[in-house]
Amino acid sequence: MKLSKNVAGSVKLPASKSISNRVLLIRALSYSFLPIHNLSEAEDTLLLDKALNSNTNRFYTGDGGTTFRFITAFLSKIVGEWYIDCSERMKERPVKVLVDALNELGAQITYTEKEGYPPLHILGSNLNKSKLSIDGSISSQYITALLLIAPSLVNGLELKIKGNIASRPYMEMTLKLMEEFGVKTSFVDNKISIAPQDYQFKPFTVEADWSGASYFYELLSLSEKGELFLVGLTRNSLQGDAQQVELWKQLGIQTSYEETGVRLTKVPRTIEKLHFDFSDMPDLVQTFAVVCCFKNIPFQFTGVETLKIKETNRIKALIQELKKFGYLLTEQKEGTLSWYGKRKGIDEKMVSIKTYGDHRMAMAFAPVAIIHSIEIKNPEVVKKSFPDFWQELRKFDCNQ
Ligand SMILES: O=C(O)C1=C[C@@H](OP(=O)(O)O)[C@@H](O)[C@H](O)C1
Ligand SMILES: C=C(OP(=O)(O)O)C(=O)O
Repeated sequence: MKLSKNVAGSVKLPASKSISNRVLLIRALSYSFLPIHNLSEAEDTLLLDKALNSNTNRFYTGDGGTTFRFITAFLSKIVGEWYIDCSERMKERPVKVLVDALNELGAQITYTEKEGYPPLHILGSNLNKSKLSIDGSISSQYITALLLIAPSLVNGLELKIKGNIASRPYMEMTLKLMEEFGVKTSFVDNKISIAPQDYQFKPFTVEADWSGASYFYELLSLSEKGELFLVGLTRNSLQGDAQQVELWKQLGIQTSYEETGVRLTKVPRTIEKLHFDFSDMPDLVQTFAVVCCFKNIPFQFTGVETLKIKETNRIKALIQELKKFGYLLTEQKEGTLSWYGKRKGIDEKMVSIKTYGDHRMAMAFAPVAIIHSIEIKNPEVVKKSFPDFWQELRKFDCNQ
Protein backbone atom coordinates (compact mmCIF):
# COMPACT_ATOMS: atom_id res chain seq x y z
CA MET A 1 0.00 0.00 0.00
CA LYS A 2 1.32 3.49 -0.86
CA LEU A 3 -0.49 6.20 1.05
CA SER A 4 -1.42 9.51 -0.56
CA LYS A 5 0.16 12.72 0.79
CA ASN A 6 -3.26 14.33 0.51
CA VAL A 7 -5.64 12.50 2.82
CA ALA A 8 -9.25 13.56 2.47
CA GLY A 9 -12.24 11.43 3.34
CA SER A 10 -14.28 9.79 6.01
CA VAL A 11 -13.34 6.92 8.32
CA LYS A 12 -15.59 4.38 9.98
CA LEU A 13 -14.15 3.57 13.37
CA PRO A 14 -14.81 0.40 15.36
CA ALA A 15 -16.90 0.53 18.54
CA SER A 16 -14.99 0.91 21.80
CA LYS A 17 -13.89 -2.52 23.06
CA SER A 18 -13.47 -1.17 26.60
CA ILE A 19 -17.11 -0.06 26.72
CA SER A 20 -18.30 -3.20 24.89
CA ASN A 21 -16.59 -5.55 27.34
CA ARG A 22 -17.95 -3.73 30.38
CA VAL A 23 -21.49 -3.66 29.01
CA LEU A 24 -21.33 -7.36 28.11
CA LEU A 25 -20.37 -8.18 31.67
CA ILE A 26 -23.05 -5.93 33.14
CA ARG A 27 -25.67 -7.54 30.89
CA ALA A 28 -24.59 -11.01 31.98
CA LEU A 29 -24.74 -9.96 35.65
CA SER A 30 -28.25 -8.62 35.00
CA TYR A 31 -29.41 -11.94 33.42
CA SER A 32 -30.70 -9.78 30.55
CA PHE A 33 -30.93 -10.46 26.81
CA LEU A 34 -31.72 -6.86 25.85
CA PRO A 35 -29.70 -5.64 22.87
CA ILE A 36 -26.32 -3.93 22.87
CA HIS A 37 -26.15 -1.91 19.64
CA ASN A 38 -22.86 -1.27 17.82
CA LEU A 39 -21.06 -3.88 19.94
CA SER A 40 -17.38 -4.03 19.06
CA GLU A 41 -16.27 -6.78 16.68
CA ALA A 42 -12.81 -6.80 18.24
CA GLU A 43 -11.48 -10.27 18.98
CA ASP A 44 -11.24 -9.37 22.69
CA THR A 45 -14.99 -8.67 22.69
CA LEU A 46 -15.96 -11.68 20.55
CA LEU A 47 -14.10 -13.97 22.97
CA LEU A 48 -15.72 -12.42 26.03
CA ASP A 49 -19.17 -12.68 24.45
CA LYS A 50 -18.50 -16.31 23.57
CA ALA A 51 -17.29 -17.12 27.08
CA LEU A 52 -20.32 -15.47 28.69
CA ASN A 53 -22.65 -17.48 26.44
CA SER A 54 -20.96 -20.87 26.63
CA ASN A 55 -22.09 -23.81 28.69
CA THR A 56 -18.72 -25.40 29.41
CA ASN A 57 -16.50 -24.85 32.42
CA ARG A 58 -13.38 -24.20 30.27
CA PHE A 59 -12.86 -20.78 28.75
CA TYR A 60 -10.34 -19.34 26.33
CA THR A 61 -9.76 -15.61 26.39
CA GLY A 62 -6.99 -15.16 23.78
CA ASP A 63 -4.88 -12.01 24.06
CA GLY A 64 -7.39 -9.79 25.83
CA GLY A 65 -6.37 -8.32 29.17
CA THR A 66 -9.88 -7.11 30.00
CA THR A 67 -11.34 -10.33 28.59
CA PHE A 68 -9.29 -12.49 30.97
CA ARG A 69 -9.60 -10.30 34.03
CA PHE A 70 -13.33 -9.56 33.72
CA ILE A 71 -14.26 -13.22 33.22
CA THR A 72 -12.04 -14.20 36.17
CA ALA A 73 -13.99 -11.95 38.54
CA PHE A 74 -17.32 -13.02 37.01
CA LEU A 75 -16.65 -16.76 37.47
CA SER A 76 -15.25 -16.35 40.98
CA LYS A 77 -18.69 -15.53 42.31
CA ILE A 78 -20.49 -18.35 40.54
CA VAL A 79 -20.55 -21.60 42.49
CA GLY A 80 -18.66 -24.19 40.41
CA GLU A 81 -15.28 -25.23 39.08
CA TRP A 82 -13.85 -23.20 36.22
CA TYR A 83 -10.71 -23.15 34.08
CA ILE A 84 -9.60 -20.04 32.18
CA ASP A 85 -6.90 -20.33 29.53
CA CYS A 86 -5.41 -17.71 27.23
CA SER A 87 -2.70 -16.89 24.66
CA GLU A 88 1.02 -17.32 25.35
CA ARG A 89 1.42 -13.54 25.78
CA MET A 90 -1.40 -13.33 28.32
CA LYS A 91 0.46 -15.98 30.33
CA GLU A 92 3.19 -13.36 30.80
CA ARG A 93 0.80 -10.61 31.96
CA PRO A 94 0.40 -10.59 35.77
CA VAL A 95 -2.91 -11.26 37.46
CA LYS A 96 -1.80 -11.77 41.09
CA VAL A 97 -3.29 -8.52 42.41
CA LEU A 98 -6.73 -9.55 41.17
CA VAL A 99 -6.41 -13.19 42.24
CA ASP A 100 -5.31 -12.21 45.76
CA ALA A 101 -8.26 -9.81 46.01
CA LEU A 102 -10.81 -12.40 44.85
CA ASN A 103 -9.34 -15.04 47.17
CA GLU A 104 -9.59 -12.58 50.05
CA LEU A 105 -13.27 -12.11 49.20
CA GLY A 106 -13.76 -15.87 49.49
CA ALA A 107 -12.94 -17.45 46.08
CA GLN A 108 -10.43 -20.28 45.73
CA ILE A 109 -8.26 -19.48 42.73
CA THR A 110 -5.01 -21.28 41.91
CA TYR A 111 -2.44 -20.92 39.13
CA THR A 112 -2.22 -23.90 36.80
CA GLU A 113 1.18 -22.92 35.35
CA LYS A 114 3.25 -20.05 36.75
CA GLU A 115 2.55 -18.48 40.16
CA GLY A 116 0.98 -15.04 39.70
CA TYR A 117 0.07 -15.52 36.02
CA PRO A 118 -2.69 -17.05 33.90
CA PRO A 119 -4.05 -19.66 33.28
CA LEU A 120 -6.27 -20.15 36.34
CA HIS A 121 -8.32 -22.78 38.09
CA ILE A 122 -11.25 -21.27 39.99
CA LEU A 123 -13.55 -22.68 42.63
CA GLY A 124 -16.24 -20.05 42.64
CA SER A 125 -18.51 -19.40 45.59
CA ASN A 126 -20.80 -16.81 47.15
CA LEU A 127 -18.19 -14.23 47.97
CA ASN A 128 -19.25 -12.81 51.31
CA LYS A 129 -16.32 -10.72 52.51
CA SER A 130 -16.59 -7.10 51.45
CA LYS A 131 -13.53 -5.11 52.55
CA LEU A 132 -10.44 -5.01 50.40
CA SER A 133 -7.38 -2.93 49.86
CA ILE A 134 -5.72 -3.09 46.44
CA ASP A 135 -2.61 -1.78 44.68
CA GLY A 136 -3.79 0.55 41.89
CA SER A 137 -0.45 1.09 40.19
CA ILE A 138 -0.16 -2.01 37.99
CA SER A 139 -3.44 -2.14 36.07
CA SER A 140 -6.84 -0.49 36.46
CA GLN A 141 -8.35 -3.64 34.97
CA TYR A 142 -8.10 -5.44 38.33
CA ILE A 143 -10.13 -2.66 39.94
CA THR A 144 -12.66 -2.62 37.11
CA ALA A 145 -13.14 -6.40 37.32
CA LEU A 146 -13.88 -6.14 41.06
CA LEU A 147 -16.16 -3.12 40.66
CA LEU A 148 -18.25 -4.75 37.95
CA ILE A 149 -19.17 -7.72 40.18
CA ALA A 150 -19.41 -5.60 43.36
CA PRO A 151 -23.19 -4.91 43.31
CA SER A 152 -23.89 -8.63 42.98
CA LEU A 153 -21.76 -9.61 46.01
CA VAL A 154 -23.67 -10.63 49.14
CA ASN A 155 -22.26 -7.75 51.17
CA GLY A 156 -21.22 -5.40 48.37
CA LEU A 157 -17.67 -4.05 48.27
CA GLU A 158 -15.53 -1.46 50.04
CA LEU A 159 -12.38 -1.07 48.00
CA LYS A 160 -9.48 1.00 49.23
CA ILE A 161 -6.99 1.84 46.49
CA LYS A 162 -3.33 2.14 47.50
CA GLY A 163 -0.71 3.99 45.50
CA ASN A 164 -1.19 5.73 42.17
CA ILE A 165 -4.15 4.71 40.07
CA ALA A 166 -2.76 3.70 36.68
CA SER A 167 -5.08 4.29 33.72
CA ARG A 168 -7.53 6.07 36.03
CA PRO A 169 -10.03 7.14 33.30
CA TYR A 170 -10.74 3.46 32.61
CA MET A 171 -11.78 2.98 36.24
CA GLU A 172 -13.93 6.12 36.01
CA MET A 173 -15.49 4.73 32.82
CA THR A 174 -16.47 1.62 34.80
CA LEU A 175 -18.13 3.65 37.56
CA LYS A 176 -20.00 5.82 35.02
CA LEU A 177 -21.29 2.77 33.17
CA MET A 178 -22.40 1.15 36.43
CA GLU A 179 -24.34 4.33 37.28
CA GLU A 180 -25.81 4.31 33.74
CA PHE A 181 -27.26 0.89 34.55
CA GLY A 182 -28.80 2.02 37.82
CA VAL A 183 -26.09 1.16 40.35
CA LYS A 184 -25.16 3.69 43.04
CA THR A 185 -21.45 4.05 43.70
CA SER A 186 -19.42 6.28 46.00
CA PHE A 187 -15.80 7.22 45.40
CA VAL A 188 -14.26 9.36 48.16
CA ASP A 189 -10.57 9.71 49.05
CA ASN A 190 -9.42 6.60 47.21
CA LYS A 191 -12.21 4.50 48.74
CA ILE A 192 -14.95 3.10 46.53
CA SER A 193 -18.08 1.76 48.22
CA ILE A 194 -20.80 -0.20 46.48
CA ALA A 195 -23.78 -1.67 48.33
CA PRO A 196 -25.41 -4.93 47.15
CA GLN A 197 -27.97 -3.97 44.49
CA ASP A 198 -29.30 -5.00 41.07
CA TYR A 199 -28.21 -3.59 37.74
CA GLN A 200 -31.13 -2.23 35.70
CA PHE A 201 -30.06 -3.29 32.21
CA LYS A 202 -31.54 -1.45 29.22
CA PRO A 203 -30.77 -1.40 25.48
CA PHE A 204 -27.45 0.36 24.97
CA THR A 205 -25.45 1.76 22.04
CA VAL A 206 -21.63 1.62 22.21
CA GLU A 207 -19.64 4.71 21.19
CA ALA A 208 -16.98 4.73 18.48
CA ASP A 209 -13.45 4.05 19.68
CA TRP A 210 -11.26 7.05 20.54
CA SER A 211 -8.13 4.86 20.80
CA GLY A 212 -8.59 3.63 17.22
CA ALA A 213 -9.18 7.25 16.14
CA SER A 214 -5.61 8.16 17.08
CA TYR A 215 -4.16 6.40 14.00
CA PHE A 216 -6.19 8.64 11.67
CA TYR A 217 -5.21 11.78 13.57
CA GLU A 218 -1.65 10.55 13.02
CA LEU A 219 -2.33 9.94 9.32
CA LEU A 220 -3.52 13.51 8.83
CA SER A 221 -0.67 14.84 10.91
CA LEU A 222 1.92 13.09 8.70
CA SER A 223 0.20 14.09 5.45
CA GLU A 224 0.97 17.25 3.47
CA LYS A 225 -2.62 18.36 3.28
CA GLY A 226 -6.13 17.07 3.77
CA GLU A 227 -9.13 16.85 6.05
CA LEU A 228 -10.71 13.82 7.70
CA PHE A 229 -14.12 13.03 9.13
CA LEU A 230 -14.20 10.36 11.86
CA VAL A 231 -17.69 8.92 12.13
CA GLY A 232 -19.35 8.32 15.51
CA LEU A 233 -17.00 10.16 17.88
CA THR A 234 -18.59 12.47 20.43
CA ARG A 235 -17.33 15.22 22.73
CA ASN A 236 -18.99 13.81 25.85
CA SER A 237 -17.32 10.46 25.69
CA LEU A 238 -16.93 7.86 28.43
CA GLN A 239 -13.42 7.22 27.10
CA GLY A 240 -10.36 8.87 28.62
CA ASP A 241 -8.66 8.72 25.22
CA ALA A 242 -11.02 11.48 24.04
CA GLN A 243 -8.58 13.79 25.86
CA GLN A 244 -6.10 13.30 23.02
CA VAL A 245 -7.86 16.16 21.21
CA GLU A 246 -5.88 18.74 23.23
CA LEU A 247 -2.56 17.12 22.36
CA TRP A 248 -3.36 16.97 18.66
CA LYS A 249 -4.25 20.66 18.70
CA GLN A 250 -0.72 21.42 19.93
CA LEU A 251 0.63 19.16 17.18
CA GLY A 252 -1.43 20.94 14.51
CA ILE A 253 -4.70 19.03 14.17
CA GLN A 254 -7.91 20.84 15.06
CA THR A 255 -11.02 18.83 16.05
CA SER A 256 -14.54 20.16 15.35
CA TYR A 257 -17.47 18.27 16.81
CA GLU A 258 -20.37 17.72 14.43
CA GLU A 259 -23.63 15.84 14.80
CA THR A 260 -22.41 12.50 13.42
CA GLY A 261 -18.70 12.61 14.27
CA VAL A 262 -15.63 14.82 14.37
CA ARG A 263 -13.90 16.76 11.59
CA LEU A 264 -10.11 17.03 11.66
CA THR A 265 -8.33 19.90 9.94
CA LYS A 266 -4.73 20.99 9.79
CA VAL A 267 -3.71 24.14 11.70
CA PRO A 268 -0.25 25.49 12.58
CA ARG A 269 1.39 23.52 15.37
CA THR A 270 2.11 25.38 18.60
CA ILE A 271 4.89 23.33 20.19
CA GLU A 272 8.49 22.44 19.35
CA LYS A 273 8.76 19.58 21.84
CA LEU A 274 6.28 17.47 23.78
CA HIS A 275 6.48 16.66 27.48
CA PHE A 276 3.47 14.67 28.60
CA ASP A 277 2.37 12.24 31.31
CA PHE A 278 0.58 9.35 29.57
CA SER A 279 -0.63 7.51 32.68
CA ASP A 280 -4.24 8.43 31.82
CA MET A 281 -3.90 7.42 28.14
CA PRO A 282 -1.45 4.49 28.02
CA ASP A 283 -2.79 3.09 24.74
CA LEU A 284 -1.80 6.25 22.84
CA VAL A 285 1.92 6.24 23.62
CA GLN A 286 2.82 4.34 20.45
CA THR A 287 0.84 6.73 18.24
CA PHE A 288 2.47 9.83 19.74
CA ALA A 289 5.99 8.36 19.83
CA VAL A 290 5.83 7.56 16.11
CA VAL A 291 4.22 10.83 15.07
CA CYS A 292 6.66 12.93 17.11
CA CYS A 293 9.70 11.22 15.57
CA PHE A 294 8.47 11.63 12.01
CA LYS A 295 7.51 15.27 12.64
CA ASN A 296 10.85 15.90 14.32
CA ILE A 297 9.33 16.86 17.68
CA PRO A 298 11.60 15.76 20.56
CA PHE A 299 9.63 14.32 23.46
CA GLN A 300 9.66 13.09 27.01
CA PHE A 301 6.77 10.80 27.91
CA THR A 302 6.31 9.95 31.59
CA GLY A 303 3.80 7.54 33.16
CA VAL A 304 4.60 4.75 30.71
CA GLU A 305 5.61 2.03 33.21
CA THR A 306 2.53 -0.11 32.56
CA LEU A 307 3.44 -0.47 28.86
CA LYS A 308 5.82 -3.32 29.62
CA ILE A 309 2.98 -5.66 30.55
CA LYS A 310 0.65 -4.99 27.64
CA GLU A 311 0.35 -7.04 24.41
CA THR A 312 4.13 -6.81 24.18
CA ASN A 313 6.74 -4.80 26.04
CA ARG A 314 5.73 -1.65 24.16
CA ILE A 315 8.71 0.39 25.36
CA LYS A 316 11.19 -2.13 24.02
CA ALA A 317 9.21 -2.60 20.80
CA LEU A 318 9.08 1.16 20.13
CA ILE A 319 12.80 1.60 20.79
CA GLN A 320 13.64 -1.28 18.45
CA GLU A 321 11.35 -0.38 15.58
CA LEU A 322 11.97 3.39 15.57
CA LYS A 323 15.70 2.69 15.55
CA LYS A 324 15.22 1.12 12.11
CA PHE A 325 14.45 4.65 10.84
CA GLY A 326 17.42 6.09 12.74
CA TYR A 327 15.46 7.53 15.71
CA LEU A 328 17.27 6.77 18.97
CA LEU A 329 14.79 6.64 21.84
CA THR A 330 15.86 6.07 25.43
CA GLU A 331 14.30 4.84 28.62
CA GLN A 332 16.70 6.49 31.05
CA LYS A 333 14.56 5.72 34.03
CA GLU A 334 11.62 3.39 34.64
CA GLY A 335 8.42 4.91 33.29
CA THR A 336 9.98 7.58 31.08
CA LEU A 337 10.47 7.28 27.33
CA SER A 338 12.35 10.08 25.58
CA TRP A 339 13.59 11.14 22.21
CA TYR A 340 15.94 14.11 22.28
CA GLY A 341 15.92 14.62 18.53
CA LYS A 342 18.93 12.44 17.76
CA ARG A 343 18.76 10.68 14.41
CA LYS A 344 21.28 8.70 12.43
CA GLY A 345 21.04 8.23 8.69
CA ILE A 346 19.66 5.00 7.26
CA ASP A 347 20.27 3.34 3.91
CA GLU A 348 17.24 1.09 3.72
CA LYS A 349 14.70 2.06 1.07
CA MET A 350 12.15 -0.27 2.64
CA VAL A 351 11.83 -0.79 6.40
CA SER A 352 10.21 -3.93 7.77
CA ILE A 353 8.27 -3.35 11.01
CA LYS A 354 7.80 -6.15 13.51
CA THR A 355 4.52 -6.03 15.43
CA TYR A 356 5.29 -8.51 18.27
CA GLY A 357 1.66 -9.66 18.36
CA ASP A 358 0.57 -6.11 19.24
CA HIS A 359 -2.26 -4.49 17.27
CA ARG A 360 -1.11 -1.02 18.33
CA MET A 361 2.39 -1.55 16.88
CA ALA A 362 0.83 -2.30 13.47
CA MET A 363 -1.61 0.61 13.57
CA ALA A 364 0.81 3.21 14.99
CA PHE A 365 3.40 2.48 12.27
CA ALA A 366 0.99 2.12 9.32
CA PRO A 367 0.60 5.89 8.64
CA VAL A 368 4.39 6.14 8.23
CA ALA A 369 3.79 4.74 4.72
CA ILE A 370 3.02 8.37 3.72
CA ILE A 371 6.67 9.21 4.29
CA HIS A 372 8.69 6.00 3.94
CA SER A 373 8.24 2.62 2.25
CA ILE A 374 7.40 0.11 4.95
CA GLU A 375 6.31 -3.45 5.33
CA ILE A 376 4.27 -4.43 8.41
CA LYS A 377 4.78 -7.99 9.64
CA ASN A 378 1.70 -9.95 10.74
CA PRO A 379 -0.79 -7.21 9.85
CA GLU A 380 -3.67 -9.42 11.02
CA VAL A 381 -2.86 -8.44 14.65
CA VAL A 382 -5.23 -5.47 14.24
CA LYS A 383 -8.18 -7.84 14.77
CA LYS A 384 -7.66 -7.51 18.53
CA SER A 385 -9.34 -4.09 18.56
CA PHE A 386 -9.92 -2.82 14.98
CA PRO A 387 -10.62 -5.66 12.51
CA ASP A 388 -11.39 -3.27 9.60
CA PHE A 389 -8.30 -1.11 10.11
CA TRP A 390 -6.62 -2.00 6.78
CA GLN A 391 -9.87 -1.60 4.88
CA GLU A 392 -10.29 1.93 6.31
CA LEU A 393 -6.64 2.84 5.69
CA ARG A 394 -6.83 1.60 2.10
CA LYS A 395 -9.21 4.52 1.37
CA PHE A 396 -6.05 6.67 1.35
CA ASP A 397 -4.04 4.36 -0.91
CA CYS A 398 -2.63 6.20 -3.99
CA ASN A 399 -3.45 3.22 -6.17
CA GLN A 400 -7.12 3.19 -5.22
O1 LIG B 1 -10.15 -1.24 31.24
C1 LIG B 1 -9.86 -1.18 30.05
O2 LIG B 1 -10.73 -1.32 29.15
C2 LIG B 1 -8.46 -0.93 29.67
C3 LIG B 1 -7.56 -0.43 30.60
C4 LIG B 1 -6.15 -0.12 30.28
O3 LIG B 1 -5.33 -1.14 30.84
P1 LIG B 1 -4.50 -0.96 32.22
O4 LIG B 1 -5.43 -0.54 33.27
O5 LIG B 1 -3.93 -2.33 32.46
O6 LIG B 1 -3.44 0.06 31.95
C5 LIG B 1 -5.92 -0.05 28.77
O7 LIG B 1 -4.54 -0.05 28.50
C6 LIG B 1 -6.59 -1.21 28.05
O8 LIG B 1 -6.39 -1.13 26.66
C7 LIG B 1 -8.08 -1.21 28.27
C1 LIG C 1 -3.70 -2.97 26.41
C2 LIG C 1 -4.73 -3.25 25.63
O1 LIG C 1 -5.71 -4.17 25.90
P1 LIG C 1 -5.78 -5.31 27.02
O2 LIG C 1 -4.95 -4.89 28.19
O3 LIG C 1 -7.23 -5.43 27.36
O4 LIG C 1 -5.24 -6.57 26.40
C3 LIG C 1 -4.92 -2.47 24.37
O5 LIG C 1 -5.96 -2.65 23.72
O6 LIG C 1 -4.04 -1.70 23.98
